[in-house]
Amino acid sequence: MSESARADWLRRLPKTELHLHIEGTLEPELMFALALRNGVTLPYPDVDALRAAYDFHNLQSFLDLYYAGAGVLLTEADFYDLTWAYLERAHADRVVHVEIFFDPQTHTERGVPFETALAGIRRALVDGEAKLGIGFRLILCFLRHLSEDAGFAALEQALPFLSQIDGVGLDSSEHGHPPEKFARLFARCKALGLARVAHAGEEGPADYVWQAIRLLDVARIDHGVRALEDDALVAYLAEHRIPLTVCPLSNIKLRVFDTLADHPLRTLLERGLVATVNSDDPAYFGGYVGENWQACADALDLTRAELVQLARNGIEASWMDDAAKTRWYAEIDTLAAEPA
Ligand SMILES: Nc1ncnc2[nH]cnc12
Ligand SMILES: [Zn+2]
Repeated sequence: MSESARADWLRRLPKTELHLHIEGTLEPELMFALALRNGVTLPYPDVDALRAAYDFHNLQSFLDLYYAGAGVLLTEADFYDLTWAYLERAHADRVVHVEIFFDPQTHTERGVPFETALAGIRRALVDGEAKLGIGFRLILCFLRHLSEDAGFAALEQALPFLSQIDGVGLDSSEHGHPPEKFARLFARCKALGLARVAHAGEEGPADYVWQAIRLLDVARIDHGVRALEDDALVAYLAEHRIPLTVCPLSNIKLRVFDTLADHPLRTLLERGLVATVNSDDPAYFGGYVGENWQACADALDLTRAELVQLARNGIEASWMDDAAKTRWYAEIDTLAAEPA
C-alpha cells in the first residue's frame, strides 16, 4: 500500500477525541482576533511572535501561557467561536465523537460568569452534532493547583446546570497536587451522579494513578503513561479495562518523552491496556487528532491491526450509548477489511 493510500485510509478511520481542553484549541490567529474584538492587549506583537513562544520545557511552562491566552475569552460568542473552530477541524480528521474538557475556574476567576462559558461551548457542541454529525459529552475540569474549597465553589456554580454536564475531571499542575487533595470533592460529584476522570501519571508518579482510581473512582485516566513504571498498576488497568487517554504530541512538546519514536503507545497496547489517541491542547502542541494519529503511525510504524485496535479502544472508552458504539465498531471493522 502506498504512503498516500495509507494516509487516506487513516483519515477515513472513525475517531474519537476523549482528551481535549477546549481552551487548548485557541489558535494564535483567533487569540489575536478575539483580543481585538474585546479590547484586550496581548504581550506579543503578532501571531508569529506568539507561536515562537511555544517552546515548552515542562507542563508548567505550557500552563503559564495557556492560562494567559485564555484571557481573551470573555463573551458567549467567544466560547462559541472557539468551540466551533475546533469542531470543524475535528470533522476534517473524521472525529465522530468528542468528550471535551473546559476549565470554568480559569474564566470565573477573571469575572466571566460560569454560564457564559458553558452556554457558548454547549451551543457549538449542539450545532456540531446537528450540522457535522459529531456526538459529544462535556466534562468540567477542576484546577488542581487551586484549593479544595475553590473546587467546591466551582461545583456550587455548576449545580443549576448539571443536566448539561456529563462528568468532571482534574487538570493543571500535577506535581504537588495529588488526587487525594480532591477525594471529598469527587465523592460529592459521584453522589451527584457525575462520571469522573482525572489527569494522572503525565508528569506525576504511578502512585497518582492509583490514587485517582482508589480515591476518585475514575472511569478513565487522562495521560497515565507513567503507569508503565508499576507492573501491578498495569495489570489492574488491563484487568478492569480502565482506559488511558494518551496524547502523543503533547507528551513530546512537554518533554515527557524525547521523540515520538520513544513514545510507549505500542507498549501500552501490547500490555493489553485500553489506550486511546488524543490531542490535549492542539493549538499549542502542533497537531490536532489526525496529526497525532499520522505522526504515531509514521514514527512507530504502527500496523493496521494496531491502528484498528486504537480506534476500537476510543469507542470502548467513550461514554456514547451502546447503539452508537455498535454502529462505529461495524464501520471500523469495514475499514479493517479493506484490502491493504
Ligand atoms: N496536558 C495537561 N495537563 C494538565 N493540565 C492541563 N490543562 C491543559 N492541558 C493540560
Ligand atoms: Zn490534558
